[in-house]
Formats: sequence, C-alpha cells, structure tokens
Amino acid sequence: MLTVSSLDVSLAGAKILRDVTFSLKPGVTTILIGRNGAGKTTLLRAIMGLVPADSGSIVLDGKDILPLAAFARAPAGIGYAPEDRRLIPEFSVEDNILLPGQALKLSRAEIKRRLEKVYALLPELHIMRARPGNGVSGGQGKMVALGRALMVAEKLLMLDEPFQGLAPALALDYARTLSRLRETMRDLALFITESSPNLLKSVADETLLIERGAVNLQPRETQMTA
Ligand SMILES: Nc1ncnc2c1ncn2[C@@H]1O[C@H](COP(=O)(O)OP(=O)(O)OP(=O)(O)O)[C@@H](O)[C@H]1O
Repeated sequence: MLTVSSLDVSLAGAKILRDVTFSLKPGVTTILIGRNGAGKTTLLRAIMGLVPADSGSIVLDGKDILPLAAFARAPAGIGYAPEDRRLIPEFSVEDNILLPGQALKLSRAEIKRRLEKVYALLPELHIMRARPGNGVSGGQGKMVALGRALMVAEKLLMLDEPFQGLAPALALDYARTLSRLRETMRDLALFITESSPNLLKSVADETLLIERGAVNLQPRETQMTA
C-alpha cells in the first residue's frame, strides 16, 4: 500500500533520515519505536510532504508521491495526527475536525458521512463538539486530533506519539478507540510512533525500530501481540 524506499532527509544541513526503507500494508498496524530525537516525527512529516527529502521514493498504491507537494498529497487518503495536536484555539471542536474535509473540498454529503463515522467511533467528541479548541484538556485534544485525522484517513492513519502526556485512564480510552477503529476500518493501515514499546503492545501487528539518529529502521526480532 505504502512503500518507503531509500529515503534520505536532511534538516538544517544535518542528515536525519538515512536510507529508510519499509512498507505499510492495508489492515496492518505498524508501530515505529524510537527514542526522542530519533527521527520519528521527521519521517511522518516526510510522508506528508511537510519536509523535503534528499532522495528515495514514497510509493502509495503504485504511485511515487515524493515529488508531490503536501497539498497535492492531501487527497491520497493519509490522515496525520501530529504529536502537538495543533488545534485552532478559537474554532469549535467540530470545526477543527471538519477542517481537512473542507480543505480537500469534499462534498457536503461526504463531509457529513465522514463526520458521522468519526462521532460513531469517538462519541466523546460529539458531546464536546461545541467547545472551543482551547477549552479542551490536553488528552481530549489528542482525541480531537485523532478525529480530525480520521476525516482524511481513507487508506492510512499516522499518529505521532499519541500516548505522550496522556493520563492512564485516557491512555486506556485511546487504546480502546484504536482497537475499535481496527475492527470498523479493516482495510486501514495504521502507522503509530512511540518512544516506549509497552504502550502499544495491544494494537501492534508489526514493529519497526528507528535508532541511532534515525539511521536504521529494522523489524523487531519478536512481534508484539496482545
Ligand atoms: N527543523 C529542524 N531543523 C533542524 N533539525 C531538526 C529540525 N527538526 C528536528 N530536527 C532534529 O532532527 C532529529 C529528529 O527529530 P524528530 O523530531 O524527528 O525526532 P523524534 O524521534 O520525533 O523525537 P521526539 O519524540 O523528541 O519528537 C533531532 O535531532 C532533531 O533535533
């Protein structure tokens, strides 16, 4: 579905990702484990087209999307929830969720269909839909960011350290939501970064490691299962 090959990315003249190669498959949850600064966020941003690559390819369903600017990759069905959420504070929760659908110029009917799907999966968002973006807690904001990413994630959903800073009860909620998501969107590929492997044991199908300044990506010896 998505294959990253020999991807090199530099930031401010320093090589951050070197020869990164891996594939994501439909219906498979892949976890990317790495310490702070290993390059997890840079990799997700490179897939989204938010940082330029030096070389390599990112092939989505047979098409190399690397030459495409971020806005041109947007219709490809990749949803992305960044680590820092980035909600628009003065917009309501619902308007934050709707933003990507509007940016993609989806029809009203399609936006409605996708919003209903998001609310069915995350009913707490429906309850807090009228609250302003700056009126939700950090953990609730992570849920909003998940809902917003789901508006575009027709093929692939990428979550950057979703458990970072979540209280234990919310982390459990979040993990349960991911399990429900896997049951309801069976063809969706999930790509989730974390610094600790323990947090995602229950949802990981495949695990990759990013190590030593983001140089190496390798399958783990042992697969983690529930
Ligand atoms: N805009 C930038 N300019 C220069 N270097 C950067 C920039 N953004 C990130 N880096 C560097 O790239 C490396 C990888 O950062 P990245 O944010 O991708 O790591 P990460 O694995 O997501 O870690 P974290 O969990 O701390 O975000 C780090 O050494 C970081 O300092």
